[in-house]
Amino acid sequence: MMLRPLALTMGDPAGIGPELTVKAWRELKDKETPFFWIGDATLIEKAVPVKRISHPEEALSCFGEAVPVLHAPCAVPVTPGQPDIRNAGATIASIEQAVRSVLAGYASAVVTNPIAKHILAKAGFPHPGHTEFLAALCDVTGKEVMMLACPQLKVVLSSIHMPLRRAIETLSTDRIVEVALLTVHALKRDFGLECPRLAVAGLNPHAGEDGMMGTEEKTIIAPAVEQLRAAGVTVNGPMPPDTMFSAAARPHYDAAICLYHDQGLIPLKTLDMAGGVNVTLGLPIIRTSPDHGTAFDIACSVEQGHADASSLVAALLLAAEMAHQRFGVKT
Ligand SMILES: NC(=O)C1=CN([C@@H]2O[C@H](COP(=O)(O)OP(=O)(O)OC[C@H]3O[C@@H](n4cnc5c(N)ncnc54)[C@H](O)[C@@H]3O)[C@@H](O)[C@H]2O)C=CC1
Ligand SMILES: NCC(=O)COP(=O)(O)O
Repeated sequence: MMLRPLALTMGDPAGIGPELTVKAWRELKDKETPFFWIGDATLIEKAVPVKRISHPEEALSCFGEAVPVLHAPCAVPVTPGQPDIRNAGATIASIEQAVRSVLAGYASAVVTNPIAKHILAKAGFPHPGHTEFLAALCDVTGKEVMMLACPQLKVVLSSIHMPLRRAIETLSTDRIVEVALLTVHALKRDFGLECPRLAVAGLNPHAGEDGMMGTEEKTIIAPAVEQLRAAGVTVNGPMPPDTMFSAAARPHYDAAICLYHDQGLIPLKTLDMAGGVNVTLGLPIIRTSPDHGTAFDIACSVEQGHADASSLVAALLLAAEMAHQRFGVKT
């Protein structure tokens, strides 16, 4: 298998994505994690050497000297911190191009810079986020699962971008089992764990307190845990959600299956917002991203910005490591 670069998307051009890209390149340019950026070269070329390329393969030879860019121009000038729906087309096209590059075998993984979901929605984009869009581009809609990972914790969500009320209404034994089995598969294939251990969260206070404070643990979650055990999975649950993320509890499992978005993301981002990485499971391709958003409140010119690029760097390194695990080569 040939060495292949990572495909990094532009994200919302008015967010911190351009600044993070420059900082990530500076940090990684002397390491074996080449990437190319699919974005508007004019946003970064005053701050950093840029090599406009016409094919991903060109990224490998120039990455040490310049940011390789597949130039994808914005429709209107970009003002940092002020997103403009007229640039939504360029943001979306960048994601599509990244997926095409990986599916065609020219890049090893997609790494995305943050998008603003409400801005894309106003421009008519029908997907709630990258995760669902990537599943549609890969023709696996409904199979997508969100994992967030940092060195101390991995959380995997049984529902993603939906109102909390709907996440609870649609909770099912089948979905928990499906997400847990996918997690076991990913932990073995892409994270190198031989025998992954899972913890399934409860939904209610004290995991229902034997039915006193809610019945979903007995009717939905415990049956899922039983099915998983019958399938040979090492799993505990339903675990009381308020204690399962403690320092004492975390060493007993490799991933926590969480039942709604914030149940997993609050502990993870509280533990390590700078080092957290968002990973999409259930796709035929590898995709990671920083765990944070567009940070419009601090976005400014690439030269003057003070955004922390640690999460993007962690996302690039994790994508490279996952590709190494899956394909046996460094990116
Ligand atoms: N993967 C993605 O594309 C994601 C996109 N978003 C989008 O981002 C937009 C803004 O969301 P928010 O809830 O405000 O979250 P956010 O993560 O953009 O910002 C929350 C706070 O953290 C700060 N922050 C975030 N990243 C930072 C960094 N790298 N360095 C320094 N400070 C940083 C921001 O300045 C802000 O004060 C939303 O439209 C949301 O949809 C949010 C999460 C992930
Ligand atoms: N909170 C995580 C998040 O919103 C990331 O969404 P996506 O754009 O990666 O689907």
